[in-house]
Amino acid sequence: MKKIAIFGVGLIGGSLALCFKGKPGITVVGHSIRESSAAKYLERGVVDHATTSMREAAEGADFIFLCVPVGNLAPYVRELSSMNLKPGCIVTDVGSTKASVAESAREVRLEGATFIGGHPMAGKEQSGVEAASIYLFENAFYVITPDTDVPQQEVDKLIDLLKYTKAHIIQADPEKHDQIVGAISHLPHIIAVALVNQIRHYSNEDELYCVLAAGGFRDITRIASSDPVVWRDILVDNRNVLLNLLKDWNEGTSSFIRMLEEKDAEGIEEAFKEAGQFRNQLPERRKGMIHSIYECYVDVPDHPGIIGRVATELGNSAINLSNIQIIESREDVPGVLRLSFRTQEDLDRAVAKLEQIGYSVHF
Ligand SMILES: NC(=O)C1=CN([C@@H]2O[C@H](COP(=O)(O)OP(=O)(O)OC[C@H]3O[C@@H](n4cnc5c(N)ncnc54)[C@H](O)[C@@H]3O)[C@@H](O)[C@H]2O)C=CC1
Ligand SMILES: O=C(O)C(=O)Cc1ccc(O)cc1
Repeated sequence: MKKIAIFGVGLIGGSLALCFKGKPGITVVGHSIRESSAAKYLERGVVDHATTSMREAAEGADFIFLCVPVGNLAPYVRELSSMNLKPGCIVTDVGSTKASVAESAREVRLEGATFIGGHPMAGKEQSGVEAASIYLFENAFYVITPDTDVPQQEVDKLIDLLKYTKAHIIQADPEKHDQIVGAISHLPHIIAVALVNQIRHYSNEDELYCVLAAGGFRDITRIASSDPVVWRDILVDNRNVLLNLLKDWNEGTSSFIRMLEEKDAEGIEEAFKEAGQFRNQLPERRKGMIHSIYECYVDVPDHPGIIGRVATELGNSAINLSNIQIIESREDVPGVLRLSFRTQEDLDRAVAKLEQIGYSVHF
């Protein structure tokens, strides 16, 4: 049996546990600092065993996944370095930043074990084991950041296990990871929170702000509801990268201030054109960092009224669509519709219904 120990069975740790549990020759042990949480992991059937003893979880493990907030990673790595880990054990983490944890692992020596940083680049604004899902990583990117001196055979062991997540594994340098992920994930979270708080202040004066903010505003600020502790740690850890990104952001907003002051209509139009062109050529089908989680793609014949027909079929089965969009529609090829839902249950029911009536559905 291969033993996989997961420290912190929350959204990400719990989703990994679900991907591994029940697979041939694998046993999953969950660790929590709280007795009540360990009991909950077992109750929910997310792990095979649960313990509050770090030693019991770590010893004899073939793989150790650290799935706690970024600020706890260094103390955990240090603690592991004082234990007798199984020779050949792979220690990895799932933190949203990669440089500092790599540095902590270099500073201590994990006797006989190998540290390989990791970051499954999928998630959601909910947290805790209650939000875990076996589908979370499917078709998402999973970045691993091995140091250059890590033997390929150790990297391959981790990649081989991660196949159960159905994610696309890519390798990157930790600093480069933090720079890019800072720009495409951490900065947008800051902007979402600042924007929501700006409107929150206005809404103290007039409740109409909240009434009217119920639509598109809610969608684009979804990530402002992310876990405060998890995000506190991410931003503090990646602060140098973020300070530079925010300087660039300030330049972008200053440019809008200038265009508005000067009534530069052409400049504004140009900014929208350039942004639209860049955004429209981003990859469509891969799960990104910030995405609508419950989505599927349906191949449809290029007939007028097809959107209405699909929406009606789902409506007749009382399945709530949150969005429907044509991705491709050309005369010579079938079109593709992207359907978004608010819950996994709605998505599952929609897929079953659409397949039952003959549509081809993919993710
Ligand atoms: N939320 C997301 O969408 C994503 C998060 N990550 C990373 O995954 C890690 C875990 O995040 P989530 O699963 O979202 O959070 P979560 O809050 O759902 O789970 C965190 C887990 O760590 C435990 N924990 C919290 N504070 C602790 C402490 N002081 N000592 C020991 N255990 C503690 C909690 O009990 C829980 O089991 C973080 O490092 C985060 O940066 C990576 C990808 C996506
Ligand atoms: O909710 C979303 O769309 C996210 O952006 C989730 C997320 C949060 C943290 C990560 O390190 C990776 C992905």
